[in-house]
Amino acid sequence: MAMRRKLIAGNWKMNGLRAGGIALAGDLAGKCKAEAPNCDFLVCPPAHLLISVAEAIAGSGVALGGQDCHTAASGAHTGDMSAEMLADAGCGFVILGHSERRADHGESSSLVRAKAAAAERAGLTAIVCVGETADEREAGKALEVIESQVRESLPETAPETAPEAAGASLVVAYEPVWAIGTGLTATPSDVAEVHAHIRKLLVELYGNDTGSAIRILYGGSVKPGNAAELMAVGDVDGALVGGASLKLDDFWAIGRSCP
Ligand SMILES: O=C(CO)COP(=O)(O)O
Repeated sequence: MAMRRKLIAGNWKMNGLRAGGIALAGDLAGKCKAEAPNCDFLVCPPAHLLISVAEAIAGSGVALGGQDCHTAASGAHTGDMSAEMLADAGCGFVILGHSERRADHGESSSLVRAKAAAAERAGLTAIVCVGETADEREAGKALEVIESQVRESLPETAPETAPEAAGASLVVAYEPVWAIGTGLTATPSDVAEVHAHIRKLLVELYGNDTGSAIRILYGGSVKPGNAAELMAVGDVDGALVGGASLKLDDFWAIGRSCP
């Protein structure tokens, strides 16, 4: 079985002004330098903080990511950022297809797939988000919805996988929409079922070696109090953390809970 080092990713969403954001990133970087963690840490701040956060985390091992990108490399797209611009700002990752973007901006799976291709073009690792709503879970359709999001949002061609790397240049995040920002989390057995299903699809789509190297994150109200239980579930290769990533001690504790 592929060894996948856990990835603890902080999605700051639309939170943080300069002073607080730079201090938070710098404090995380300081902790990582002082005490080599057992996991990879990633922070995804809002766009205006990317360059200063890149400076604050330089040399610490903490990675930087964007929260979205456009499909084009440049052009007349007011308000958008390209994957190339994120890379230029120091990003190695980009979150794509978050449920908030699917809902707030009407992003379809086919658009998310095109954005994933743009990320690959720019040398970024895409973190592609999937997840069912409460209604879909109650109707017994969770796996069906997740499967179609995986089949339609992920890149058509297999992502690159370096043999010695902890993962491939693609990450999938399972975030049940009803668990985001609500304090509700999926049960470990529901998480295990969904992650095993996603793993099966990844192996089917990309073959065993690549499909086994892709990290699958869980997201949705991950906190210090539930992280150890969630991170111990099979095929859970890390967490995509919203609210708790804005508090240094909580985010660090989530990383420390990785087995
Ligand atoms: O949406 C999320 C991360 O992308 C999860 O957010 P919360 O951790 O605040 O529930």
